[in-house]
Parts: sequence; C-alpha cells; structure tokens
Amino acid sequence: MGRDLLTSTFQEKLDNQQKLFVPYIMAGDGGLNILEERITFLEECGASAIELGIPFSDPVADGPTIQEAGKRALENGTTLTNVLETLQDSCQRRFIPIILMTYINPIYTYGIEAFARDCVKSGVDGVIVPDLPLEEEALIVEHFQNHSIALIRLAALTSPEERLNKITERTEGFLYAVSVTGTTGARATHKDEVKEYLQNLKLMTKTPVLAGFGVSNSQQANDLGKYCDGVVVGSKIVDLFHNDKSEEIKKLIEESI
Ligand SMILES: O=P(O)(O)OC[C@@H](O)[C@@H](O)c1c[nH]c2ccccc12
Repeated sequence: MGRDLLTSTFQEKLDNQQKLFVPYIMAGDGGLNILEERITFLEECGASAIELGIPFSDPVADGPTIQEAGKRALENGTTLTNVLETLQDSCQRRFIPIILMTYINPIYTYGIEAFARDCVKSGVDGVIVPDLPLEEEALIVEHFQNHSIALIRLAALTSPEERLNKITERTEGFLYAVSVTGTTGARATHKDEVKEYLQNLKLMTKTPVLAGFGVSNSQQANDLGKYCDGVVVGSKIVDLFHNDKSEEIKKLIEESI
C-alpha cells in the first residue's frame, strides 16, 4: 500500500524492461459510477498507475481539455469526499496504484490529517499538489509521511539547478518532469532542450523520472522514453474517453510501454 506500492510496481515494470505509462483521468467526468470501470480498463491496458484529478473551480495549471473535463465533473456533483468514498468502495478489487492530483485548497478544506487518513482508507498511494511550492510543503509533509503516502514533486524546465536539487532529493514515488512551459494540453512536439533536461534529472535522482505535459501519441512517448522512465498522458486520454474511443487508449498505452 501507499508509497511502497508505487515504488515496487514501478520497479517491477522497469526490471521487465518496460516503460512506465501513467494516464490521467478526471474523477467524475462521465459520472462517478463509471470511475471503477475506467480504472480497471486502464489497468488491463497496462498502465503503471492512474493519476486521478479532483475537479476544482480554479485549476490554474490545467489547459482547456482538462478544464472542460473538470467542469463536467463539477456539474455532476463530484467532490473530494465522494471521490474518496467511491475509491474506498472499490479498493479491494484493484491492484494498480492511485495518485490523486488535487490543488491545495480542497485538501485544506477537507482537513489535512483527515485527508491523509482517508487516502489510506481509499487505497490512494500518492498525491500531486501542483500549486503547493516547496517552501510551503511543510504544511502537509508530515501528515503524508505518517500515513506513507507519496508526495510526488514536479520539476519545471525553468527550475534553477539549486531548486532541482531539492525537488529531486525530496520527491517520493517518482519525479514528475513537466516537459513544456505553460499549462497541460496536447502539443505536436517537444523542444530540443527537453532531452537534456530529462537526462540531467535522471542523473540527479534514482527515483523514476516521468515526463508529462503535451504527450499525445506513442511516438512522442517513445522519443521521451529514451531519456527517462516513461510518460504521463492527460488531455489525450481525457479526450478519448469523452469521445468513447477506448480502443485508441488501449493502442496508445500498448505502443508506449
Ligand atoms: O494533459 P497533458 O498535457 O497530457 O499533461 C498531463 C496532465 O494533464 C496531468 O498530469 C495533470 C492534469 N492537471 C495537472 C495539473 C498539474 C500537473 C499535472 C496535471
């Protein structure tokens, strides 16, 4: 469970010469009643873990596709509370690690300790909090540590070396290497400097490094995968589920791992 499950699942895949693939989905997009089905489907396709977004009214890092998904989920009445309840109900039936992506505000409102405790009950293994800078993370770190929940840190192309040192040292589970400047969303190509950026991060940490933002096809996943351990794909997956194209999701994952 928790941080250790994330670490051992990733290590096992890497030992088998596989690349890691973490799809992002928005909880409650299409209704919370289909969440378990989507998670199972992604698990069967070969996903390494699921990044599950909690919809939020002010999603500053999200591009248009994820924002729209968030709006649909909020309209469906999705909240952090009912997502955790849904995950708890299906907890015994899944093996794939779950990572929650939520802004700090919903965690704060929920109560930090209560959130950490309920993550454990719901089988959540890691958390990404994109609007919580390193300087502020003391607010939550201890609570997560006590419950063995991984706090996954994000590196940016613009982070100075000395900041990258702290990020790579502190990250748990994996390092999320944001590989574009700007918000989430499919892009046609990545800048040349991304290659060096990923290689540099790989030298800085033994924790797996995953590239995310702007990956929308297996060609990009394979290209980036030469320099790191795998990819996170959000907008493309959200878009394909929304348009009922799950066969394409299967193909994308199979060709990327
Ligand atoms: O959508 P993209 O470009 O494939 O990028 C992944 C991203 O959507 C997902 O990891 C994510 C969604 N919202 C975020 C906020 C911050 C960091 C990461 C995220």
